[in-house]
Amino acid sequence: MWNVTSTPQPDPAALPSALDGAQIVVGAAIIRHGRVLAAQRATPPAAAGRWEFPGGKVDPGETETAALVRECIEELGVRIGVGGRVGADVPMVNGAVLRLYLADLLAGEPRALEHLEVRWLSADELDSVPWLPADAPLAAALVPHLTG
Ligand SMILES: Nc1nc2c([nH]c(=O)n2[C@H]2C[C@H](O)[C@@H](COP(=O)(O)OP(=O)(O)OP(=O)(O)O)O2)c(=O)[nH]1
Repeated sequence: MWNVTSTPQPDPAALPSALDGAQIVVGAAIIRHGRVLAAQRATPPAAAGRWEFPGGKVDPGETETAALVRECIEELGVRIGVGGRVGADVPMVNGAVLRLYLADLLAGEPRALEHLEVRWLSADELDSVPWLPADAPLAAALVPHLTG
């Protein structure tokens, strides 16, 4: 008998992104000792000073995982391991979609190479920074992951 549960399923994070042509922006929720790493944007002027998750646009033909790994090297100087999704896709005003993944720090200590500052936030501290609008619901979705 055909067993559908044995059919190999593609890992969405390992496939190139093409969500009806929408630009996918991936963010990494890097968690260590019950705190998540937040980063304060330096540019553009309208977003400068607001906080976000390290990450960026997925390049054409690039997997979301590869984009996250690349961006965290560029922005923080660290290597990460990418885990599962957190929260739902968040549509942004420019037609792009923000998608958050859990991540572990594999090597290096995060430095603000492109941001104004980086900061480890506990669940109680998530509201202490002004997030970019799209990030606020994702920060809230992280609370169950910030224990310890
Ligand atoms: N990286 C990141 N971008 C976010 C978040 N929330 C949010 O609204 N954005 C917006 C800001 C930017 O308009 C866009 C991502 O642009 P980006 O400048 O970080 O990406 P990038 O490095 O690939 O961009 P580029 O300089 O190559 O154009 O998404 C977030 O949590 N992380």
